[in-house]
Amino acid sequence: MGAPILSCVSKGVPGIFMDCHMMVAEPEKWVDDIADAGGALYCFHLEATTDPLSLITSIRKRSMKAGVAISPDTPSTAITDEIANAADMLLVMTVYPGRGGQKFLERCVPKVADLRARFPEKDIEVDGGVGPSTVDVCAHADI
Ligand SMILES: O=C(CO)[C@@H](O)[C@H](O)COP(=O)(O)O
Repeated sequence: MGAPILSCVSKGVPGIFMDCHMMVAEPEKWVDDIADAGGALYCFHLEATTDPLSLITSIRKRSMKAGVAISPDTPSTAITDEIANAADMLLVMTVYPGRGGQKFLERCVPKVADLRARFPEKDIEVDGGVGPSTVDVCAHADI
């Protein structure tokens, strides 16, 4: 959903925390729109930007928290210490970006464990294919 819908949600549910996972190219383009619409956290894909640190700074300037997502084929080591320490949240995709209803990719779970070991205090999310049969493996990876 885009900024116009977020704006309606924000007006209808005052104080709602809108965690916006932006599966978009050129995530730099949408920071202002999402902030104006009431976004509270702006999560972008590491693969979609050449300058994640500047993007995190732009997100923070608009008073949003910053999240960094990685797609299934991106190793957790692509999230450097500098990037992770600058971000508020790290997101490991457990399906390929594009659509809901895909099969959970268990091979992505070790990335969660690696990030948790490296960043014990950081918020970590997973996205994709999470349900009653897959939630336990996520929880045991220390989300
Ligand atoms: O859009 C995506 C993946 O492209 C995810 O953000 C979906 O939300 C995952 O949906 P489910 O796998 O839970 O149906």
